[in-house]
Amino acid sequence: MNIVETTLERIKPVNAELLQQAQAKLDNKTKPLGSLGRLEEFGRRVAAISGTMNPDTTKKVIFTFAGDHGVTDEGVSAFPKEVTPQMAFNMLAGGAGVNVLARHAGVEVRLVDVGMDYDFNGALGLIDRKVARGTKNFAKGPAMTRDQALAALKVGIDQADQCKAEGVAMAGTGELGIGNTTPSSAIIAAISGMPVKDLTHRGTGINDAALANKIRAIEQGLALNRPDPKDPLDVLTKVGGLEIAAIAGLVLGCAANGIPVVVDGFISTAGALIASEMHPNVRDYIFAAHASVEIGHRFMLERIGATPILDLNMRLGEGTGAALAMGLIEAGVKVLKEMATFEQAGVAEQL
Ligand SMILES: O=C(O)c1ccc[n+]([C@@H]2O[C@H](COP(=O)([O-])O)[C@@H](O)[C@H]2O)c1
Ligand SMILES: Cc1cc2nc[nH]c2cc1C
Repeated sequence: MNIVETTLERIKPVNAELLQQAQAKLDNKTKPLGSLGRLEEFGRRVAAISGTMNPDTTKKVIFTFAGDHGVTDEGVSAFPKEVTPQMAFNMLAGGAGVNVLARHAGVEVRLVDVGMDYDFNGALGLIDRKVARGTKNFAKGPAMTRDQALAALKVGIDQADQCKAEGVAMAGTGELGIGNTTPSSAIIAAISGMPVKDLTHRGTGINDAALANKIRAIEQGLALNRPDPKDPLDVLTKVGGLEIAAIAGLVLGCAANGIPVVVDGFISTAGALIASEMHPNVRDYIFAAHASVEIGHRFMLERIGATPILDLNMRLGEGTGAALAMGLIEAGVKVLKEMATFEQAGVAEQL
């Protein structure tokens, strides 16, 4: 059995009894029933996922997985592929959007090189787990080999196992990779069977002509590679990305270890979709951070069965939405842990 199979075997449904206990505890707090809305869901679910009524939310980590994409040869992005390593250096220096928002939310960012087409020579702070120097152009053939996809999934699983060992309370996904909205659209198109044009958008900001070409490249790649919609690993291998595979691995690993996982935008959700197609119970562990501007995002979320927490017109990626959502999820946990009950506060209950 490979590590993906052993991880899938470890995934169990969340503890339904704890879910109920946590809701009962919330119902005794000094507030009309249900009046803290989704914050109550966050508190209840984090308790059940982590197996305790008193989750310690101190340690929160966002994993930004970075990779390059051969499909950029088709002219699918508004930026050159060199921006991926350039932005990686910016992130290591603490100057990227995710660094700012993670600092704001009290979250650590870890940048993981799963497949950038650049030699970093042991750059300080970068976690080097490079599987390949980018994927191949999926408009011309498969993006990866099955072994590469498995190796990249393992990168994410290893980070989740490490979180368990370190006592990380909540993990977040993020990514960096010029061209990666193209494989993300291809993944939801392959799995849903919906028309590519209804799932493909402007990524970093392409114009109408480039968007038409991006749709053409994805349609060509799907027709050529014929990914099997019933085999998520096949979809990942043929039209996916190395960082998307690592995100899928992180989500699987978090589910296996009982760690809530906060999924960022469009590309992260493509990874989470692969994971949830691999095992139905994975969705119990997922929090969808926000609704991305990318038009295909809501179809991924619908398929996973997740409702986004925020809707801020964001489309940066990196884990920026995850950082913001983590603060709200933590707020829900604090309500569960810290709010006084009617009895403690001497407040009269409903007539
Ligand atoms: O997270 C999102 O929803 C999102 C939407 C559009 C673009 N991005 C980011 O922009 C890059 C991909 O855009 P593109 O146009 O190069 O495919 C990649 O580095 C992502 O982090 C991210
Ligand atoms: C500048 C820039 C920053 C990014 N962060 C994630 N994707 C990105 C793409 C670009 C182009």
